[in-house]
Amino acid sequence: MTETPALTDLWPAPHAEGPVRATVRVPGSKSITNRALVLAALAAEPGWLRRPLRSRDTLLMASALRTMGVGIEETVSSESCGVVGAGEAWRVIPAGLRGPATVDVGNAGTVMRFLPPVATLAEGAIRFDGDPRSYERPLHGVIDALRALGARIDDGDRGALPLTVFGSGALDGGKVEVDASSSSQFISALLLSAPRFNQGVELRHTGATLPSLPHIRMSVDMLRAVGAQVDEPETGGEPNVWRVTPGALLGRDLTIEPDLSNAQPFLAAALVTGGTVTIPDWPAGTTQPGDRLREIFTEMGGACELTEAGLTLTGTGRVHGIDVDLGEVGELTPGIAAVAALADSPSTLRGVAHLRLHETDRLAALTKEINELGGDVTETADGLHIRPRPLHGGVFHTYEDHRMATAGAILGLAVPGVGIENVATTAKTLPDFPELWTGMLGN
Ligand SMILES: O=C(O)C1=C[C@@H](OP(=O)(O)O)[C@@H](O)[C@H](O)C1
Ligand SMILES: C=C(OP(=O)(O)O)C(=O)O
Repeated sequence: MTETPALTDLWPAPHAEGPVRATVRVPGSKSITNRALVLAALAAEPGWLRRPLRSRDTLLMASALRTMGVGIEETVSSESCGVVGAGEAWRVIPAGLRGPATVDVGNAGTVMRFLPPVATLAEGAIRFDGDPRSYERPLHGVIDALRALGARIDDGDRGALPLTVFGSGALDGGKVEVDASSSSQFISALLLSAPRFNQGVELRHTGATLPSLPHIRMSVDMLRAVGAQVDEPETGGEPNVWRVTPGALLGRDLTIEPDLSNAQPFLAAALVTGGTVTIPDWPAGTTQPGDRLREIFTEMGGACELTEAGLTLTGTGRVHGIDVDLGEVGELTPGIAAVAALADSPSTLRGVAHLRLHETDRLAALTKEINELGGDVTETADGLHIRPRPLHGGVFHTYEDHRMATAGAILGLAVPGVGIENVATTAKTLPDFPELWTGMLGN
């Protein structure tokens, strides 16, 4: 899949000499930051995002909204609105959206899916382009649904990027069917802009499966928090149907939660080394899928405690295999696979066929890279079988996938001599990863 890089291009993944003991402050959630930016841009009044994530995906979202006319100002404050230490913030000033503009989506699912609906509300042409991999990621659900709701889009009949949305300043909206089995982001994308569609939206998912439900809940909760009226299946609505009523959105003052999926490698470090890691500011209640780590890593041998100090995971040094459906929390798969490769019994990870269309084909990439370190992983139709074997050092390729890089770092803690190719790819959601990782190890 990738040529072997020169040794100098490799990041030598630190090997843990003993149990890791650390407190690690994890930056803000990618998924919450990018939803908050979209909702603030569509609001009827200015709003604030405090402790936003600043990473490739969120900076791409911010600059895309800016090119369409939205004001996003950087501010620094040590105390704001009673939130002591809230630190840096973005003030978002909504404006009439306009083209012509070009949006670089990078390889951010949230940008490529959440912004075409926003672009239908702009006056003028908005062109979307991105990394080569973004051309391969599914987008047809958003394109077809927007067309059915009245949008004019030129995608060269590819059903994918690059494309141009010819915004007319408004979209009719109304009833539409979407098969979101390849990405929950199709549903989130349409819901987030729907309060601004003339008739709102009545969205019916027609596919056999629906991944990443917590991320859809996150969209619904965040819409409701800015005043939108949403009916959805989980609170008594019709199965597979979401309805959003048209209406103005409030500008809010929102402090972004830490990214719990990015907390995963640090918690895994405690689990695989028999150490203790605390993640401060772990929310007591959240829609983030990373919260499921408390249950999953407990089943794999850790002990979790949620206190005022945050979430503390303590490992015994023994890691157990797991049989688990990760369909709701697919983005946790690479980290769980890495831990499973170090366990004392086999694992089966299920429900994640759609990971083949993530940043890379994650099922193929994990299989190949773990096996090249001596592991025994096989792909199934919808996941992975992982039989732990003694592993050895070698190159761990990352395929421009941030979660492959952090998975490799977990393996490196237990296996000497793992070199991670292009660790800088972690900048997609966690630019400071190498520093946070070595800091955790006390180096
Ligand atoms: O809406 C979101 O913020 C996300 C939804 C999920 O996408 P899929 O449903 O495509 O897996 C998840 O994997 C991605 O990391 C973030
Ligand atoms: C799948 C992921 O990202 P994206 O938002 O690009 O889909 C991820 O972060 O694991």
